Amino acid sequence: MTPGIRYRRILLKVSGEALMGDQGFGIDVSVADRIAGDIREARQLGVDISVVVGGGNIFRGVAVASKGGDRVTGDHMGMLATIINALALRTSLVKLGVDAVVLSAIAMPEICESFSQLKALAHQASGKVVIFAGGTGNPFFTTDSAGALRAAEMGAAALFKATQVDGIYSEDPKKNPNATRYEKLTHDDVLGRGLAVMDVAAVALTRENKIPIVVFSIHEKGELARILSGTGRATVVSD
Ligand SMILES: Nc1ncnc2c1ncn2[C@@H]1O[C@H](COP(=O)(O)OP(=O)(O)OP(=O)(O)O)[C@@H](O)[C@H]1O
Ligand SMILES: O=c1ccn([C@@H]2O[C@H](COP(=O)(O)O)[C@@H](O)[C@H]2O)c(=O)[nH]1
Repeated sequence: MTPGIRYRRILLKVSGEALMGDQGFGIDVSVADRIAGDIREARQLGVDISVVVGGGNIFRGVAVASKGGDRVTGDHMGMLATIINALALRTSLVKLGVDAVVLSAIAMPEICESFSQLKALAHQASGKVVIFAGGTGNPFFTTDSAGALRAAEMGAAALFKATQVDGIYSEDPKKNPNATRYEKLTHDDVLGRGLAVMDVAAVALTRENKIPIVVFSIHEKGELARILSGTGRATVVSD
């Protein structure tokens, strides 16, 4: 590992919403390619990276529930969306010469491997980027919770949330541009102050497993490697 690197192994949660770029829906392949490039660059520092991809660019279960539909079915649709995104990200990584495998929490053997912790660890040990698809496999969760869960299972030293904003603020900065940005917080701060950048279950799981959370902007090319090297812009949550 390159000297000075902060974390030897991370779980990267990639925003699904970011994958749509300026299109408003679906996947902008040039964005997926750029994110894959950032992952390749970070791996060249000697960091093990596994990935959980969101599905917000395609479908969220609450969209069904808010229109009076069945939440569980909506969540199933959302989890399927994350599998589509995972396949797109794997395609982009492979194009760049990075060996990558998709493991899904929902079995679909014709398309990708099914998740097991042992399989994931073996793939990682063989040098592959493991992309976890299908969230936790259960409704009423989000891919942030899947990120926290897989981070614990993979023995990750941190959960990196690559999202639309460059850190955690006192309020959603998209709603209040005057919100205060934090450099450092504890898990209790995030939960106690109701800072909604991540869902409560995900923060609680990382707290329980003493896993720091690093929140940063997915839109800044090269930011992942910079943060790993100690120079990037992020909010770090740790106790
Ligand atoms: N206190 C806060 N600090 C920072 N961002 C916040 C805060 N409260 C709400 N947010 C919002 O939370 C968003 C991240 O939430 P979310 O996980 O739903 O999106 P995402 O990362 O794009 O994931 P996906 O699209 O995969 O669901 C940010 O883009 C930001 O607008
Ligand atoms: O464990 C999980 C993860 C996700 N879902 C559903 O998928 C969508 C998309 O995930 P995001 O985290 O919002 O990007 C989510 O809204 C849920 O509907 C799930 O049910 N279980």
